[in-house]
Amino acid sequence: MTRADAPVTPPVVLTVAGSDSGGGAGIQADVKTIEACGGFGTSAITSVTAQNTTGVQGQHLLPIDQIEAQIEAVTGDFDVAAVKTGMLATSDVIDLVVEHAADLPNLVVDPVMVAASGDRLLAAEAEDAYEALIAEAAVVTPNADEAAVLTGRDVDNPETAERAGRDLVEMGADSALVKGGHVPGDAVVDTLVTEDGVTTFRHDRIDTEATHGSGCTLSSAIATQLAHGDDLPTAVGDSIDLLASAVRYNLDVGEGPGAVHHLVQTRNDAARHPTSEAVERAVSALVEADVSTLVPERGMTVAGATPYAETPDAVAAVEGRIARTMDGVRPNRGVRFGASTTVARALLAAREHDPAIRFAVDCRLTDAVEDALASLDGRVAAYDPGERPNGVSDDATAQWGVDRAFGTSDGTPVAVVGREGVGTDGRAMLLAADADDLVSQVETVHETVRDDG
Ligand SMILES: Cc1ncc(COP(=O)(O)O)c(N)n1
Repeated sequence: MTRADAPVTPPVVLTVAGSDSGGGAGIQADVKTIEACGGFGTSAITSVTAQNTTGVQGQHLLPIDQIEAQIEAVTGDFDVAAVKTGMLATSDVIDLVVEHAADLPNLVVDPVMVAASGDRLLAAEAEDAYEALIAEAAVVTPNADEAAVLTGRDVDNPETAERAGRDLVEMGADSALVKGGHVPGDAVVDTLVTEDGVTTFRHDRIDTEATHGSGCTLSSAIATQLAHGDDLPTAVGDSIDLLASAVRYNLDVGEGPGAVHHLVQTRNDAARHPTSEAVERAVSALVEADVSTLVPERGMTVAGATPYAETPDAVAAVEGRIARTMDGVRPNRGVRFGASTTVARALLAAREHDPAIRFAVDCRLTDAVEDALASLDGRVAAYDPGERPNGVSDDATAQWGVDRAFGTSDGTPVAVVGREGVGTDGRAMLLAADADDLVSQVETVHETVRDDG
């Protein structure tokens, strides 16, 4: 018997860029990102660089007719839906792309000039040639330094970024995304300028040097989203979110600063099922162990975050919580992602301080529980709910408290406790990188309370 095939037709995206032997930037970053975003990645290689995480050791420009042959091979066969350019190396290569612009829809121009390592990737004579390519771009994505070269304006704050963006649109680009990564400040502000107006995208800065490949990844993601038919602000906003995760959970590879994690969202999505299964197993184990001494009046919640979780949407929790019954404890309902429980948000707050933490459970806090927690192998961090600022609601107290407790703890605690006052039950949140470890900690505390009581 033969089987029916089931072809799929992802949108085809072409990258015209240099090869990075180190795998973090260039063609390698582009194809990984295009595929991660659901496109089919094709390439025209302009230059082969000998490169790794420490820098660029050599560059070999391909003959211009070979670059042209690659562009024609791809555009002549595939229905190309979007294109990005990266390292174009010389004015001849830039001119070549301009000549083929009519065959290059949704053209995203990342005007690569200097690598993150400081090595030049564009001949100085070629800077002026970019003007003609910018006129063909759906979006041009310079960082502050590139925007300064292209417009002659110093870009050092959102206002000057906007002015440079307007200059680029006047040069003929449909839009300009002036990136804020090179502008100092605790927040990174990216500025999107179109004929219609200005949109800014703000992210907390991530404290890392491992940004190699960030521009390549961002422009490839934007091109792929445009290839899917997304409108420009959506394509840009989603791609910036992807890059923020790719930088936060960067790849610690090589001797130099590592590279961005091109597949971060794909891997995170793939981890959803194992994560919810781990939460389910933890719940079953706690039911089995009958940890009733620790179940709060309001019930017990177990939550598990995917490895790269940033929002409640990526945290699985027992909805309805584990409740005390006449004959033990049982979960009221199933495990669900996105249940915006107090514990899910507190877990995310803990992950701001230590992203290795993935599982949390909230327990009743009594004097006996507090004593038992002290027997755990690890420190217990405390906060005083009475000190919470006026703007923090009851629901957000645990989240605020976890952040507060981590801020005052010397290292990652195994538990965070908050008590309103003498004689009242407070909240204890146990935290772990591993669901099995979390269960054994809860069991240890429960057994200690039971045996001492
Ligand atoms: C082939 C090639 N293309 C682009 C970049 C820029 O990437 P980054 O500035 O992140 O090093 C690079 N280093 N190598």
